[in-house]
Amino acid sequence: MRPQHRGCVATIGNFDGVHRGHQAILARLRERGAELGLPTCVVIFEPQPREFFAPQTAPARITRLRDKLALLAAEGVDRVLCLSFNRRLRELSASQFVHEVMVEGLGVKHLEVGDDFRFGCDRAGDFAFLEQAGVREGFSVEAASTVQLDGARVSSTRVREALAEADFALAERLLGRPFRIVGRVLHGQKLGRQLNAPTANVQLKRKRVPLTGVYLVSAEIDGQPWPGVANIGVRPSVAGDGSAHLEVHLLDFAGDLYGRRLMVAFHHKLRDEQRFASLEALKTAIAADIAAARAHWQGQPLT
Ligand SMILES: Cc1cc2nc3c(=O)[nH]c(=O)nc-3n(C[C@H](O)[C@H](O)[C@H](O)COP(=O)(O)O)c2cc1C
Ligand SMILES: Nc1ncnc2c1ncn2[C@@H]1O[C@H](COP(=O)(O)OP(=O)(O)OP(=O)(O)O)[C@@H](O)[C@H]1O
Repeated sequence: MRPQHRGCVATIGNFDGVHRGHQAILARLRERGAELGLPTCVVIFEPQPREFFAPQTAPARITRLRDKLALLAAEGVDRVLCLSFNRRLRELSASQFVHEVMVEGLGVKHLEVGDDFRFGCDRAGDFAFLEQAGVREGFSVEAASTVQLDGARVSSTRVREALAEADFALAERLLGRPFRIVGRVLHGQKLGRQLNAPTANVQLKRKRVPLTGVYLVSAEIDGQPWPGVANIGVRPSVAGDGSAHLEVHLLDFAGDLYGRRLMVAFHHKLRDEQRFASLEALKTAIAADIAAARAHWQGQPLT
């Protein structure tokens, strides 16, 4: 760590989704930074601790690292320290973590955490622990009060549940913005044309996603939302590598999207992804999806 990087106000966590609870913490952090004349720093982990301990059962990410960094920057975060979560890090005691990373590394002067925040080996670092460590090491600690929605805490887990249930209105209220997936349009297997549904194949850069199925979507084209229908999942009817794909068919769209970054917003679930016995059966199902999308979007201006 360079000397000019020392001295900051900081917070720690996964920040998956950068939801309204996270946004409240980040707002407090900005205020503290302004008061103390110090930059704001968010400490995150890659992989996230649950992905390190249980890669098979850890939940799919709401936001990829790249999107998370962009969302944190938009919340006025000056710096992000992304720590590799590995054996060495997991074996640090809570006191060692505070001393080595937060004090020696970052020169933290103020730490902002959620009131239920715990960290370190065996999750021993709770708020009382942090307060004591702060007195010893010379930084203040504040617990931001819990942000609730409809009587329950806002959390990444709750956002994932809303996405799995295709409750996009709830996901939007928890996130403070519509749920979107952003990615570059890649060349696919070009089967779409045979299926009478040319699709933009949006690069996901991850094996697992927090939702699968066929959805009414819109994609931003030159700043305007364009209605469409999309499949997100492993495409069981088509031979593949088992990783997730997002295939978007925009209604009556004729332009070339290859290489562009597409921002896809999800509105409504039409059905689960299915394994069809033939391409013909898949084609019929996709035609029905497109008809349903047309009926839905007809006369319904997108905002
Ligand atoms: C509206 C829509 C629904 C789809 N539903 C399924 C499905 O239920 N099962 C499946 O295996 N693939 C489904 N697909 C994915 C197609 O298999 C995929 O888009 C097709 O293979 C074209 O891919 P390509 O352009 O990469 O060749 C769907 C695609 C669209 C656009
Ligand atoms: N609703 C909330 N209100 C206030 N603080 C929150 C809220 N949700 C998370 N935080 C705080 O934000 C920081 C980062 O949280 P983190 O992403 O690790 O947890 P989370 O959103 O609760 O996710 P999960 O559902 O996976 O536990 C922590 O300090 C946490 O306490």
